[in-house]
Amino acid sequence: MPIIIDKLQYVYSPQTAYEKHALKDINLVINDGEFVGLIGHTGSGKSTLIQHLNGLLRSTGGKIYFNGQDIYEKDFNMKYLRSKVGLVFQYPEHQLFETTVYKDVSFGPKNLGLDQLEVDMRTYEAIKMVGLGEDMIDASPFELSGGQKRRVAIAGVLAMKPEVLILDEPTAGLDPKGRDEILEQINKLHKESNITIVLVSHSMEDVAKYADKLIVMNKGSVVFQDTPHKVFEHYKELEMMGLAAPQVTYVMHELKDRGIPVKTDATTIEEAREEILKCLLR
Ligand SMILES: Nc1ncnc2c1ncn2[C@@H]1O[C@H](COP(=O)(O)OP(=O)(O)OP(=O)(O)O)[C@@H](O)[C@H]1O
Repeated sequence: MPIIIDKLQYVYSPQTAYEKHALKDINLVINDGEFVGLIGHTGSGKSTLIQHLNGLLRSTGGKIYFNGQDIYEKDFNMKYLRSKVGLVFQYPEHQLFETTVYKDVSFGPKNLGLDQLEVDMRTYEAIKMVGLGEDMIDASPFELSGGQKRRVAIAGVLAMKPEVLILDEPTAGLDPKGRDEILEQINKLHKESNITIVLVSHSMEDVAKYADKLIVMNKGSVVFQDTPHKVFEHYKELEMMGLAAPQVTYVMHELKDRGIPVKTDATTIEEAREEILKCLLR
């Protein structure tokens, strides 16, 4: 069942001198199994929005439906929501605190009160899902590289068996190799388990490569909600919001402006190469 967001609003410090309307009438649908990219300039409301999806923040207006249920109804089980919608914060490795990878990843399932066998199964499975070797299970998380630590943190959320995994800038601060590895792993996870992914990112290249749908936020509102191809057609409006389309969008438009009859909707280098070759061979 999709997550439906209906006229969601959120105001920080209402009726004070610091009042801030961070979310303004957000309407969104996130479908099962979708890979959604959430982009927007700094301060546009991305983190505020995702914290509503697992109930960490409570809206000051509007509704959210999860599996058909209004999450703000009195008898709605927020604990259930938090177990189904996993949220990986920015720099999640800062929240690792146990002495071994096993203990960190198993912390959540243990807290659910599951029996030891189930805790073990979930822990090993999650560690495998993020591409860490079983030999790391007894390592201290603090001996690992930045990218590996981040995988441990993601595994901790996956061990809760969420239906939706939200990642806030999972590549922040990693080198290019670490970045690509994490994104490839998230993509693999999405393909193999069909989990819904919401990836918050500043990189148009990254979201263009992996996302089925892009949500673009600006000043607390959703301005676009469409496929990457369709969204990047608005590259001039994106620029006005301080965002840029992927480099290839500009290249394809420039070729077209110079009279070369290419289609301009390529969003990745691979698609652009194919379109240019097609055009040359015509
Ligand atoms: N705790 C808070 N108290 C008051 N205002 C806040 C608070 N947290 C965020 N804001 C404000 O709400 C707006 C949205 O912030 P938010 O963190 O959701 O943006 P963001 O798109 O996630 O930014 P970034 O890309 O920098 O993480 C910003 O103007 C921000 O200053």
